[in-house]
Amino acid sequence: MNVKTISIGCDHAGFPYKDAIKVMLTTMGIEVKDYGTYSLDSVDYPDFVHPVANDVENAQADLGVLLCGSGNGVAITANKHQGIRAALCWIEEIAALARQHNNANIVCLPVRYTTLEQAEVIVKTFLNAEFEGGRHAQRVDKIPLGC
Ligand SMILES: O=C(CO)[C@H](O)[C@H](O)[C@H](O)COP(=O)(O)O
Repeated sequence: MNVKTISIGCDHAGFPYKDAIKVMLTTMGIEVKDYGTYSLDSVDYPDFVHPVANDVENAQADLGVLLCGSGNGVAITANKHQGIRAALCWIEEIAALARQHNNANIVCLPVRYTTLEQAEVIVKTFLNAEFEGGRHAQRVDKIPLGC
């Protein structure tokens, strides 16, 4: 694992797990850039997704972690960014494949449908998996519009 910096963001539904994920990442020696939200007060997830996606897209972070209720809102928003491959991950096998086959650079967690323990395993698995390249690189290269 060669991840030095991770940007993280969530809405109110994702907030309950954000601090624990941050602590886990910090304990692993990773610098965490936290773009909020910082409470259970209802917010709009795009406001917290775009800063994370911008960081990853512009190499200001190696990877991103996004959390919302279902994981879909943050994934849909992040994937509007040309350089982002955000993957909704609800079990560790999907998290590993997201890196190995899709070279995903943001993991999206459905906080209302996973336990914190599952979410932590998913994030660790995502960080430790590596892109396999080869036939997968050929496919990932065809993702951007206009190819
Ligand atoms: O955008 C979402 C659904 O794809 C997220 O899960 C949000 O967290 C969810 O919609 C928030 O719902 P709430 O009723 O406003 O708490």
